[in-house]
Amino acid sequence: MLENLQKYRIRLASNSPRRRELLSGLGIDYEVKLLPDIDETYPDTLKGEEIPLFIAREKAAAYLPSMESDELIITADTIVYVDDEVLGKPKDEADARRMLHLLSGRSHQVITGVCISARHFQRAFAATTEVTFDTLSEEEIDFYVRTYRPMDKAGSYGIQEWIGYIGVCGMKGSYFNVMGLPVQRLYQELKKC
Ligand SMILES: Cc1cn([C@H]2C[C@H](O)[C@@H](COP(=O)(O)OP(=O)(O)OP(=O)(O)O)O2)c(=O)[nH]c1=O
Repeated sequence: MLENLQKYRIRLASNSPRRRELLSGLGIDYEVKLLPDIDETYPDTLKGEEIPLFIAREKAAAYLPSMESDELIITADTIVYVDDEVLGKPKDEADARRMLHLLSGRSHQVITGVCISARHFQRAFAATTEVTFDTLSEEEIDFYVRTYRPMDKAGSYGIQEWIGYIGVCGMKGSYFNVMGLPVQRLYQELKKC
């Protein structure tokens, strides 16, 4: 555990099992706080990394009023960005298929915004990974959506699932960032707190 963090009780405000797994991998002691339903809409003037940063701050805002002085809260948001279109979680299976067709045979960006909040400071940063998918057949997309039901995943895919194994042919940046938390960068930022 980082010495400078021992004065804080670290909280991960997230309902995502992937984020819990990733933060545990850092070897940091923390407690999970369930996130209330957050309105994930954002001003349409925002672009690229401004979007997940805005939403990660909104997630933190839900906790700020009740935060104790020794608490440090981590919140995050992941989006998939392709051709200036933001792909969040799909509305239904048809939407999931549409997104996967859009991502097939090309590169897109996965951006995670992270917000570290304490009573007297807030640090926010974003990390981007470029992911390239091989061409996905109709049959592969259909099998993945029916079997894995990626309704809780931005862009309708989990790189850690079957589709990541058979479909991802290139990547620039952090793999963990695609899964929902850029842990190496988070570690660096926590050291500065
Ligand atoms: C692109 C991609 C996303 N994801 C997941 C990470 C996030 O959990 C989810 C994006 O949705 P988010 O809204 O970022 O997070 P969440 O609602 O799951 O969790 P929280 O309670 O913290 O708001 O998609 C993967 O697991 N693998 C992937 O390859």
